[in-house]
Amino acid sequence: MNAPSDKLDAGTAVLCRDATVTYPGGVCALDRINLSVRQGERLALVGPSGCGKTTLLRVIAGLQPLTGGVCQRSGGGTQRSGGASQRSGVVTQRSKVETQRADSRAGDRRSVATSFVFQQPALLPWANVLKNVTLPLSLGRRRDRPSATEMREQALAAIHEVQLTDAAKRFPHQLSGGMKMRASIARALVTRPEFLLLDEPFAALDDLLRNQLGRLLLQLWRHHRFTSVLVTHNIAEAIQLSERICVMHQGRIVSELDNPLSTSDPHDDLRRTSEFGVFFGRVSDTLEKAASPDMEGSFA
Ligand SMILES: Nc1ncnc2c1ncn2[C@@H]1O[C@H](COP(=O)(O)OP(=O)(O)OP(=O)(O)O)[C@@H](O)[C@H]1O
Repeated sequence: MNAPSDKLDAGTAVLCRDATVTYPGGVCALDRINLSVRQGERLALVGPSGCGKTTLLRVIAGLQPLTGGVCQRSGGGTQRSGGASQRSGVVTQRSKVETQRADSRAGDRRSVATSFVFQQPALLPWANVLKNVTLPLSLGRRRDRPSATEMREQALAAIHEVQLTDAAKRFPHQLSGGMKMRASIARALVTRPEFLLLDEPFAALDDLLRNQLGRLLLQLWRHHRFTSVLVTHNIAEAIQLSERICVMHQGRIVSELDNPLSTSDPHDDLRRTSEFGVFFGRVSDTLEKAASPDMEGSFA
């Protein structure tokens, strides 16, 4: 069989075909995943603990080697099981924090136009907000780096976008949980990534903050139109932030639901509408069905 072309269709950001990950030790975390993500789409992955959400996010980022199938990313190359990653497209800087989190075995497979936001903001404690946000800009090859003045301007602009200007000189221990998360988002977006990958970013925050930061993310998406993939256990958050929700179970995508309430307007208060309750129920039923032992195999 001929190898599939490395060129993605215009408008496609990610294409996984039969993407499979079996970890050493034999756990099959992803079982022949087929997934296409449009450029600029906001996708959410939901599913019970251990169903493979984070592994799929890492595959999309190019951090996780496949043991079967293919995953292609626009501007980020192609990953095939057992084969070297091939990269094409624009190279930009990446955050050292992301780098520290990367699986070193997969180090050369990651897309540098990808940023992560994790539950733990992971700010450098000895650097103030401005320095933390500047860091990703200073990590690229010297010839690709902006000047010090440009870096500072770009970092200040990113800090302004997350409404942290007044706290730019503060150190992480002087910030609230919500402020740390804002700084983490600014650091993720300062390089203007093509992909923003979010792994349960607001799980440690209360509902009010979660809602506020969700609105902020929508605002930033409206402005920058990055492709985003959000892993969350929170159905309301998935509905607030995504256009499509993929429900996962035991390493497979068992259902894809287009979000009829999808909005990019941060002012829309979806949770107050009756449609929200109806769609919430639909996602929740799908999740319950996936997790029910009686339904094992019924999605296959
Ligand atoms: N490095 C690893 N080595 C071996 N097994 C792993 C590794 N990472 C994850 N797994 C296993 O792979 C499966 C999928 O894990 P993954 O973290 O992708 O699930 P998840 O849906 O993100 O879970 P959660 O919602 O609890 O974060 C789990 O059974 C997990 O124990």
